[in-house]
Amino acid sequence: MAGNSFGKIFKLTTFGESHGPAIGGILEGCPAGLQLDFEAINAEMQRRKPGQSKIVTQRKEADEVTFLSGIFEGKTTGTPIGFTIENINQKSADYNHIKNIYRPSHADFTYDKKYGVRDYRGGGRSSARETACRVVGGAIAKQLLKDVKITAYVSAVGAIELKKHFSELDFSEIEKNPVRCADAETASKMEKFIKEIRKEGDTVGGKITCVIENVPIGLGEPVFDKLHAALGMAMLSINAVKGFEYGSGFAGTKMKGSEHNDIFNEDGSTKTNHSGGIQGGISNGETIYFNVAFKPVATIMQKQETIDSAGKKAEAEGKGRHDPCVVPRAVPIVEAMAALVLADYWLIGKVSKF
Ligand SMILES: Cc1cc2nc3c(=O)[nH]c(=O)nc-3n(C[C@H](O)[C@H](O)[C@H](O)COP(=O)(O)O)c2cc1C
Ligand SMILES: C=C(O[C@@H]1CC(C(=O)O)=C[C@@H](OP(=O)(O)O)[C@H]1O)C(=O)O
Repeated sequence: MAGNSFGKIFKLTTFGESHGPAIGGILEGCPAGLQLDFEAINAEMQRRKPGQSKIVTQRKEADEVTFLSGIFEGKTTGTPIGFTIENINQKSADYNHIKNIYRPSHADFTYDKKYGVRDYRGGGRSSARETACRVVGGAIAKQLLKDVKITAYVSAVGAIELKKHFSELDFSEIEKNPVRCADAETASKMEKFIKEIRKEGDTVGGKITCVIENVPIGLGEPVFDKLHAALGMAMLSINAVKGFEYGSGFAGTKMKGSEHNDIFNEDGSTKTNHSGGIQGGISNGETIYFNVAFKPVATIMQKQETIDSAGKKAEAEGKGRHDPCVVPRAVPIVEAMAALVLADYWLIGKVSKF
């Protein structure tokens, strides 16, 4: 199976299935001599792990990382960093009834048709459990990036939107509520709504905004490997993501050039930032910001019409533990993927000129 790696120099390969004994990864290209902060890595894992609050899946995993290689006396050695995360709380019987049945809008049908082998237990490799490995890689990338500050927060759950611009928000609010919305009042509305939706056995989508400050000028390549293209690929590779827009995004289509152009100050900074910190694929030193859209989770606790592997009409009904809304746990995943891209492009930049 191709597609298990991400990045060109700072390269993360992940392995493992949701209901196998463990998941893990190999991170290549991390420069030697980086003093790792293991508590910071663990803190990122705790932000993503299942079972952390009442509005997420109740699967209970510790999500402790065991490092196997590439680190000596707390510092990276420049060799591949191998790590594993145990799966402890699999309940594979929750999936027995859909062994030969395709859940609408999950990956069951496409995996089966493509490979002819489907690990139906917890969705196997298609489960978002794999994103735990991305968070490990991203936490190391964040440490490499030092002064670059990557902050993501939930900006919509269903039709409940946080209307404030990121510059008006107090980011210290984000970790104070289980939704990870940067505004306490909106967060409590969102939390209430997710609980209602869960009671109905249904699910809801949402939006995450990511803001990246202190980005040096010059990350990104002018053709193909444009920084925004890499960020888009990274975000769209996260399970359940349906949309990506950076800078003015789709709203920019409604503006005139005279309104949209970012006018320079004499020091090269710009008075506005509709470009979203990237021009011509290269970071311009302004804050990078983008939105990521997530669909409602496919596995619902309601009966839905579907088909089985023989193409016969069947019924699918979710059992067990599922996220009613993925955005609260996807916040650290978005940050991790952004960090992986920036670390990779920083290293690419280092080799592209003397
Ligand atoms: C943090 C997170 C948690 C998720 N939890 C669930 C879940 O509990 N149940 C489910 O059916 N899908 C869940 N998903 C989404 C599926 O993994 C995803 O829909 C599936 O792999 C099919 O891929 P696609 O939606 O990108 O097409 C989750 C996604 C993320 C990012
Ligand atoms: C296990 C995690 O999330 C899982 C993601 C997921 C899916 O279909 O993506 C389905 C559920 O799996 P299970 O039925 O095995 O509990 C979630 O709990 C995790 O994020 O670590």
